[in-house]
Amino acid sequence: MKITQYSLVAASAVVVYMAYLYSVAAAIYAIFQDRPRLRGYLILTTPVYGEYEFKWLRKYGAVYRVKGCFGEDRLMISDPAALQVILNGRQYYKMGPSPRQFGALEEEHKRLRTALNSGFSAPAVRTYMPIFERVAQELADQFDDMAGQAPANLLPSLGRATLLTVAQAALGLSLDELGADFKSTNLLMMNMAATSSPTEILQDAIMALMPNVIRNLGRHLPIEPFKSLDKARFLSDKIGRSVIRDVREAKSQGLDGVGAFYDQLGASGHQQPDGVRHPGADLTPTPSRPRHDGKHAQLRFLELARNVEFQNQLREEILASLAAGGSTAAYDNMPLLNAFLKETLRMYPALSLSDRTAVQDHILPLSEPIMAVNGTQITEIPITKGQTVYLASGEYQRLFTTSMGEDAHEFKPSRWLHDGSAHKGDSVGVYANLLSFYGGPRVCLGWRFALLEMQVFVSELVGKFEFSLPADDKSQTVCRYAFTLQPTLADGGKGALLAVKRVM
Ligand code: HEM
Repeated sequence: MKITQYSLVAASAVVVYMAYLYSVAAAIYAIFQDRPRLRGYLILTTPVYGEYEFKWLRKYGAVYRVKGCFGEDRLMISDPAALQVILNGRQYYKMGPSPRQFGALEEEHKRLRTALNSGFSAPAVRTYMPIFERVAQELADQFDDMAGQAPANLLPSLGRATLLTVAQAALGLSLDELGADFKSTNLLMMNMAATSSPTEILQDAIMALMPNVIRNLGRHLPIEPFKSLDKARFLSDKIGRSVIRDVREAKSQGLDGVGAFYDQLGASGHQQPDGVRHPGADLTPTPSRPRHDGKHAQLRFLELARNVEFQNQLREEILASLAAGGSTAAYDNMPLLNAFLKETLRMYPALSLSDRTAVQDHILPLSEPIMAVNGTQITEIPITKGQTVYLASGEYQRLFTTSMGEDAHEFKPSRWLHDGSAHKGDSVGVYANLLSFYGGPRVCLGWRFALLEMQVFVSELVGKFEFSLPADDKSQTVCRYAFTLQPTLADGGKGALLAVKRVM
């Protein structure tokens, strides 16, 4: 080939590529032209969860564009078919860029999951039942002290109980054994994950723009939140390693003094080669999993207090079932209990918004066409490498066009009695096709653990206590997004005040 022919081929390639870029831009423009600039930060800073995004969902459909920091465009995606690709397509998406997405790095993720899966299988989780029951009993003792008193914030007790179950099941440790330093860092991280100020949003956005090497260095900077995150990682690593040392020692002496979780890993024949990072380090209950910190649990009791009739029906079911001898099977066969858990997970997914970055150009399919302003129907969306999209799981769970129906914003457990799964057709989430635990290769590892724990805690507490709203104005508790969803009092305070009365 002569030089002129090379030039012609190169010029044609450039023209084809430019045409492709133009078609992508035109397709996106066709969807969004004339639409107002929706300011994404409003979703994160509003005191009332869903105030903006549920309105935009209804107006613009399951895919729409919001403006991020520094003028960046981001798609908010709640369409089930598109979410399925985002969650399952490791080849298309990576985590982040939000630095607060404290997941394991992609490269070590597969190895860790394989190592830990056996400890969270259905049979393994059933063996933790005595731990859940013991902690639920302790929680009931604490509620006994609150019963008949002025309305109280349940958050501290619930937060402690959720941390305790993970510590005991995974590590065989009490909270005291975790150490004061660990507990205070845990509290700090919980609070950090519970705020979402404009400064923090800007800080996250700046970090997200940095190349990986700078971001990784940044994590060691002596400023919050990186300082606490680093300390929490160090402490969890230290505790994880010391537990593994104890396990090995106990096993070598033929003793059985270790956590149920490690027994499960041992039972599956899993061995860690020396010198490799141990699973205990990643599983130690640091708030790097801030979705499981009690705030979410508190929202469940708040809904019960708001729906007294349902609460009474649920109590009847619990008492009848437990009288017949409670077991995992019995919990699974309690229709009202499970409908209640699904409905609260649907309305208040602990992580209602997350982000992912495309690692290659691809086309996102849609379950339902969206209408462009120019009248054309769009059934797929081109995504380019490096583009960040929002995984709008909270909106997915309030879609009107599916089995959820027009009453998607109402707390209505009865919807699950006729239909056990959200969004027929596109299989997205692991539990009831909800996205509360997400789906795909990064699905919540502890979802069965969390579910059984919720079944046991709710049965124990609703069986014994009645929860009601206080008579004064403070009962105007709202749910707020601040990395996780949490109840917030009308005066801005965290938590929900509930009156507790012993009934059994
Ligand atoms: C109601 C309680 C819980 C909820 C709603 C929840 C939710 C979630 C969600 C949404 C994710 C995915 C985050 C993402 O991909 O951005 C996740 C990941 C994870 N969760 Fe949970 N979780 C809960 C309880 C637990 C418990 C009790 C454990 C362990 C004892 C746990 C362990 C994990 C782990 C290890 C991951 C990371 C999985 C991975 O990256 O492969 N979770 N959780």
